[in-house]
Amino acid sequence: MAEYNRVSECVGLITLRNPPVNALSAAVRQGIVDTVQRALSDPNVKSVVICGQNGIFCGGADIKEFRSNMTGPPLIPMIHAIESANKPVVAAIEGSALGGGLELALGCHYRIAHSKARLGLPEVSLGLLPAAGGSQRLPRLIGVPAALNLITTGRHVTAAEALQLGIVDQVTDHNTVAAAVKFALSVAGRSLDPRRISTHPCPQQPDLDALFEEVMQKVRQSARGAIAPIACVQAVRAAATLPYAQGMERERELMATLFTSGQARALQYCFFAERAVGRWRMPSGARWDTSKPRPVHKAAVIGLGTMGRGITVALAQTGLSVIAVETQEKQLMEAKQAISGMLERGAKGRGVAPALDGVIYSQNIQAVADVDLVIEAVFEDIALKTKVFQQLSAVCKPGTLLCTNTSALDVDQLASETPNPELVVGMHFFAPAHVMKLLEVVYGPRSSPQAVATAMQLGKKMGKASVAVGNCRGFVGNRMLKPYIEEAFFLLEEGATPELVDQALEEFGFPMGVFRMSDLSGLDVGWRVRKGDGLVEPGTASGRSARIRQGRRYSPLGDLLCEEGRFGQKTGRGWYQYDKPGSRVARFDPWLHSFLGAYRAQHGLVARRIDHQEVLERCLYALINEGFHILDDGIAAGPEDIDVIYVSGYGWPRHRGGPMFYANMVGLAKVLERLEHYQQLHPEVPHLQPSSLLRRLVASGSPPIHKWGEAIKKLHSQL
Ligand SMILES: CCCCCCCCCCCCC[C@H](O)CC(=O)SCCNC(=O)CCNC(=O)[C@H](O)C(C)(C)COP(=O)(O)OP(=O)(O)OC[C@H]1O[C@@H](n2cnc3c(N)ncnc32)[C@H](O)[C@@H]1OP(=O)(O)O
Ligand SMILES: NC(=O)c1ccc[n+]([C@@H]2O[C@H](COP(=O)([O-])OP(=O)(O)OC[C@H]3O[C@@H](n4cnc5c(N)ncnc54)[C@H](O)[C@@H]3O)[C@@H](O)[C@H]2O)c1
Repeated sequence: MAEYNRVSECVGLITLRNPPVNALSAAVRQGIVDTVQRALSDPNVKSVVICGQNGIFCGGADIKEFRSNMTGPPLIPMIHAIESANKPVVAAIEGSALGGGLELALGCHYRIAHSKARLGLPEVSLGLLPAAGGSQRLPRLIGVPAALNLITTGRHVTAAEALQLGIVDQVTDHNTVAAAVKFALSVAGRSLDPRRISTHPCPQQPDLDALFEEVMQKVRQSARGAIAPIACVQAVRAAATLPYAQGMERERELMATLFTSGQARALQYCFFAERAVGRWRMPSGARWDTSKPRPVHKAAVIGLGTMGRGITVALAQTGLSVIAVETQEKQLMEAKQAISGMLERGAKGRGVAPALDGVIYSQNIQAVADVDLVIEAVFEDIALKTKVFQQLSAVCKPGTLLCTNTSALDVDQLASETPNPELVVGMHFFAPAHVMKLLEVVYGPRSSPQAVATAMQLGKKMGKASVAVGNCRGFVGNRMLKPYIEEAFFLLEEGATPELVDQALEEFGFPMGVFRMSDLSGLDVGWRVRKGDGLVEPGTASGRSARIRQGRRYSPLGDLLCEEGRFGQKTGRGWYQYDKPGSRVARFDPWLHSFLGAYRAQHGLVARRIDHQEVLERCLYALINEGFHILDDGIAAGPEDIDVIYVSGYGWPRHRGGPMFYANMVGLAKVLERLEHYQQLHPEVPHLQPSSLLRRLVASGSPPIHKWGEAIKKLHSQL
């Protein structure tokens, strides 16, 4: 709703009231229409101020309404009525003015912002465009290049940048509403014609065609199949080339296409999923809202290799004091230099001072005695980690949380070796840890709810998409990756090439296909794991039996490449070749292709033609199938958890919503049918055997994804 008051005798003050972000729901829109009408018809009112309650102007259209039959007054005429008013209307912007919120402000004649406010048109990240006139007014106000930048990226700008761009007229450090009321009084009676943005021509731009061509090319490249950024460019082009009314018509047409697209549904699902994972729950019944986190002011990182360095940077950038421990003196010195460099570069990018003094380096584990939380990142070796955890238990003050960054070891086993297993959780960061958004918080049956709550809260503070997951081999992300990679290997055996597989996955929207990704992260990582699992066999045995290991189909292709010293980018050779070790540009490698030919001949495999659809179905459905096992096992609390993990940590294209959302879009019955089809063709591949949860969901009528939680509970209770 919107509340109306008369202040300073002759200013009508309209306050948007719809917690938590004053989204423009039907009731709010109705409230605005009514109160604007009231202010305009009151002869005592000379000017009007619109603000939002609780320090936030407006978070935009109510996204929850998009999936229902929208009722109430539409936004466009509402904003038009404000712009056409014969009394000045001033937007008082505190907190955020985003999407429809900024469009509302652009309909006002003046905008006053608090210095801490953030403004933007982030619709593109929801698969939409600013369709309440934003795509037409913003270019008229700030010019085509700046508007293109804001609308195609959806980035939020600070009040200072908004002032510089000309989006706002004044910035204040004081009470924004009071400043706006004062301003409204000062402009009462002035001509409003120059203040109606829709009547402005778009500022002239030399070589408009060249500009749009260049921007469109860039946007297409970075969109990786997302359609909204392209529609945003088209809408701004309409603003630059058409009269306002025709531009609005174009904006409406483009929005109609986007609004009903699967991509908009996927992106809006991601928006809510990212918030839903914060409301974590454990099978024990412990939950986010009943578990109080402990305060963490001081943390320690043990082991300053690749991961420990990034974790130290992430903690220090969050404002924590960090004790960074490394046993090897040389490693410690190198780490100090690397961490300082990362902190300096990060601070430069954000225009702040580097938190160099926030980190204390030590070779002695005793230095961590008074920290609130420790993150261990030593070598992936259970004996070493156990020793470190026992040392930590002896050294740290009572109650210190002990976290491990292990990627594959058993968190429960580690916990059970300490006197206080309830204080142990996994904090699984991804490399580079100060950059990657994802954090898996791994709880075991003995982890206390408080420990989970503390790790989740710290993750959030670090700006990570933090997802609480149960303990199992590979946790959620890496567990699902295993069948995906294995299918890619099998496809090579059957006739595909790394180029074909990668192209199919990159056209789907992954930034890198599985083989380019494997070259980047290093083929030796998986080799070491397979060796540890007893899967790697020496020798040149041939035929089908040589490719059945531990009772299931196995492809030794990755092992054979490693035996050749082909570890990927770091050695200049892997699934592709590189100009030199460390180079990033993957090139076709004739050696690899003759190697594949010889391998197939040795094993009696006849190459067949494999198309993109088979690549996608086998790699992605195998991964999704594992996701259903994970849900069935209770390792992830819901499909949103899996989807957030894949979108924020594994490059799953956001406009496809994550693997479980994708399965829901494709149709569960279709996924099941294709898995059954491939399972019949490859009976020795267990990961193609459809999960029993998938079967049961299909049998129960394939409920939509938001009902899976209920369905899973019901199905489990029937077991
Ligand atoms: C048949 C064809 C018809 C075609 C034509 C149809 C035309 C329809 C007319 C459309 C007109 C277009 C209007 C406009 O251009 C479109 C929009 O405005 S889209 C919305 C744009 N806004 C945003 O993207 C902002 C989203 N929000 C945020 O970024 C953040 O929430 C925030 C505002 C910066 C605040 O951040 P925080 O303080 O961290 O809080 P949270 O993020 O945790 O949010 C708290 C809580 O609020 C919920 N929420 C936030 N924003 C919205 C919103 N806009 N609508 C609904 N709900 C919102 C959020 O989900 C949290 O709740 P929870 O999920 O935790 O329950
Ligand atoms: N590298 C990745 O991509 C990645 C991603 C996620 C998780 N992990 C996990 O993170 C952990 C660390 O991996 P990494 O890649 O950073 O390893 P790394 O080999 O780069 O670094 C490990 C560091 O630990 C130090 N160390 C060994 N014993 C120590 C001790 N007792 N006290 C203090 N320091 C000690 C070593 O000197 C070394 O500097 C592993 O458990 C790994 O599985 C790695």
